[in-house]
Amino acid sequence: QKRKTKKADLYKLPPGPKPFPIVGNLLQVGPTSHPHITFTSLSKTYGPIFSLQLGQVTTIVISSQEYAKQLFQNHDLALAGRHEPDATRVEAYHEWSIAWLPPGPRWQTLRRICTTELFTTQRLDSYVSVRKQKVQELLNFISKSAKEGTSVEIGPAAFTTTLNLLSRTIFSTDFTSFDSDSSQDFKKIVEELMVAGGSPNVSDFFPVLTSLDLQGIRRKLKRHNKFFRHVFDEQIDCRIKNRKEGSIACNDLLDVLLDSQFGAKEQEHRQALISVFGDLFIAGTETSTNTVEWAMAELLQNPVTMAKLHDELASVIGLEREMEESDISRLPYLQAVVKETLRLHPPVPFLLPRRAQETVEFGGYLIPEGAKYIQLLVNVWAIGRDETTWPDPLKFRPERFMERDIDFKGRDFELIPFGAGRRICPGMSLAYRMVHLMLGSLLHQFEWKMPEEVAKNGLDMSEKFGVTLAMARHLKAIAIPIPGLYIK
Ligand code: HEM
Repeated sequence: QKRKTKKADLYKLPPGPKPFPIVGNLLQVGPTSHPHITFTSLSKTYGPIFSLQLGQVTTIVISSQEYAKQLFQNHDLALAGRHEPDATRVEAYHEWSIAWLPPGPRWQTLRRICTTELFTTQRLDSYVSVRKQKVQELLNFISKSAKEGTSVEIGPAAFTTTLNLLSRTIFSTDFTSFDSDSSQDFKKIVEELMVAGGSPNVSDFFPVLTSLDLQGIRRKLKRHNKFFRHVFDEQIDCRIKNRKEGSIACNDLLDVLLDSQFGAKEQEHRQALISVFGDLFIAGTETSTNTVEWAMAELLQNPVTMAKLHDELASVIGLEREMEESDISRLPYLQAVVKETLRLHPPVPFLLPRRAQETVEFGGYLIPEGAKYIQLLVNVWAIGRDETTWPDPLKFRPERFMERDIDFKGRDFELIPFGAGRRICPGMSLAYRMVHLMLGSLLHQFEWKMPEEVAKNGLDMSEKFGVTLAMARHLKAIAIPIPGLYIK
């Protein structure tokens, strides 16, 4: 409902803690390293829609499925703008980023390329054997550790696989291997990017101070951008050279993007490619990896659930062949384990910040059009742990998804780890295949136990907050080949 904004309405904000002059509520919530938890407890006091004054930025936080439903069903377009953090403006990254552009023609073009070229069922099907091969390399690496009796760091191992899965799909090449440390350099940089991009930043709260870069976040991100630019430039230059020499087309995303025209100048075209590749690698690697790592951590703490999953995999797939992607639809308990993991540990705890593109009345409050200093956050982490929706919410109990037909595809607002509406994650279908195949294969071929010391002291489930939510310390686990497994 578009209507004219009266000045008095602008002050009618959702309830929230009383702000102090200048700093607003920053002193109450700013220093926290876990805003998703702090905001969840504030929602218990102020309700499922509340507001905070973070320096100059008014932040409206929604924490219930009812408000999420209202947002996506009634105001999806009006609230599809992005409130881009200062971190995304480093070297004009946001100007060609699918994740940070407002939903205008540029965003539509890039998003269309994703949905029609990269994530169609046909395209995903054409990479089935590549994903199988990459997962096989992961299993070989784990077999080696199992023989030596050493533990595996689940996150870094899954990262190597995810990174190669993406680099094969996008550039038709492996970025790394299990014998090289390069994927861990990549991982370190993506991890740091996520933390830097998600951390409270003075430049965001007081845009007048941006040029001072008081926390050095811009400087850090410039270094990271340089790394990515180098990696992607190398791929682009090499492909251009090969094309000139008449090599056969790879028909991958790089070919598609090289044949498209973005921007008027060559330099702008290159900038667009770098931002799109940055988006896909940054958005696709940590999220999928973290899901596998959290799932393994939960399974190690819940041996009955792990045994049930082993049983399902053994009875559906048997012990004489590897898991295939086509098995996923016949593995309801595996699917339930993944959903339960995404409910408790959504890789993206807040959907990316929104901005109103037109004045909208939302939840009885008025959000003015294009207001530069008003952002809307959806706390997916809080929605997944809401006890009015989920009985015994902190318990890892995949059975709840066997009893109720709930999916994460953006229609059931109690479970929206990929978001919903027009900005829903475009990589969801690829993530679905990668996560189920990796996790299913790890459990189909191995039994798992915690290293003795971890078993004695308990598994550390603490979180590291950023744009994504990672385990604060990587999970280590010992693999034991499944008895009777005989794969020719
Ligand atoms: C378990 C894995 C993943 C999860 C949980 C996840 C989750 C999300 C979420 C919550 C958003 C923001 C939605 C919003 O703000 O409303 C998002 C956006 C995005 N994701 Fe994913 N994602 C995953 C994997 C991937 C993969 C594999 C790719 C691509 C290779 C990808 C590419 C993107 C892109 C490009 C956007 C920006 C979309 C836009 O703003 O229009 N994601 N994702």
